[in-house]
Amino acid sequence: MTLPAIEGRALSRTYGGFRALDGVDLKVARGEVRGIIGPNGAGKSTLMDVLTGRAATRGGTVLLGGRDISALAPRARQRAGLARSFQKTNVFLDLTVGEQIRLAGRCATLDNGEEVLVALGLAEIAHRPAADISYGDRRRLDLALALVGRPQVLLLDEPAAGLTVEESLAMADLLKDLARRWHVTVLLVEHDMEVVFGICDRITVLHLGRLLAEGTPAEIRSDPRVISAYLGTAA
Ligand SMILES: Nc1ncnc2c1ncn2[C@@H]1O[C@H](COP(=O)(O)OP(=O)(O)OP(=O)(O)O)[C@@H](O)[C@H]1O
Repeated sequence: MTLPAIEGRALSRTYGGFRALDGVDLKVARGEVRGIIGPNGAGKSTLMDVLTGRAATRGGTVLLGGRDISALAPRARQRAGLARSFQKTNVFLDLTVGEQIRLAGRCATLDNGEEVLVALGLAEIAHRPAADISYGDRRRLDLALALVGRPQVLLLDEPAAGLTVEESLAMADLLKDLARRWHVTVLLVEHDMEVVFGICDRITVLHLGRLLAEGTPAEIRSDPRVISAYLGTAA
């Protein structure tokens, strides 16, 4: 592998005496869509928190494009090219779709707001206040806001949560297409296995804070450890 877009080495996090993340290694190639899956409490959100700096790692290292960013605060990691979108939407309901994108563009190092509006199919509703658009469009706006500035690496927390099956699949296709076109590396925490197996190049499986398996969707789907720990019950 050439230099990974993002790499975690021996990432660990404890809460009190409890090990939420225990020595996890991760290497994600540039432009890859990586799924992060595992049962509830496996450590998926903690891994995202440690990568973005929201939670400190204990002894581990985070590298972005080969640069050690472990000592940087979340804002500085964001400026370095690491974006994150949360399950809860970050949208301001009083502003129009266009105003929010333009505002985000002004704050970003690269103002690609207009390009993002068009690419995410939001140009036609740019004049509407976010309070008046559908939940599905709001989720797309969330994704759009995370893509303003064209981050190197985008961490997404359940982008398909609350969407209908059709909306989830459309969101997944859009994400895959944008990752390819803009060479954005995506780490996706998602419980919708159709989305994960449909668009991820590789999948990391966490269980009890540890790395249980990593591989292509076909390898993960047939891994007996993954079936026993997660897929057998999740499917
Ligand atoms: N701030 C915190 N304080 C105490 N314990 C925490 C905290 N954050 C997470 N944990 C614990 O760490 C473990 C891993 O949690 P985490 O949220 O990372 O799991 P997850 O895989 O994202 O789960 P889910 O799929 O339910 O979102 C859980 O047992 C959780 O209770």
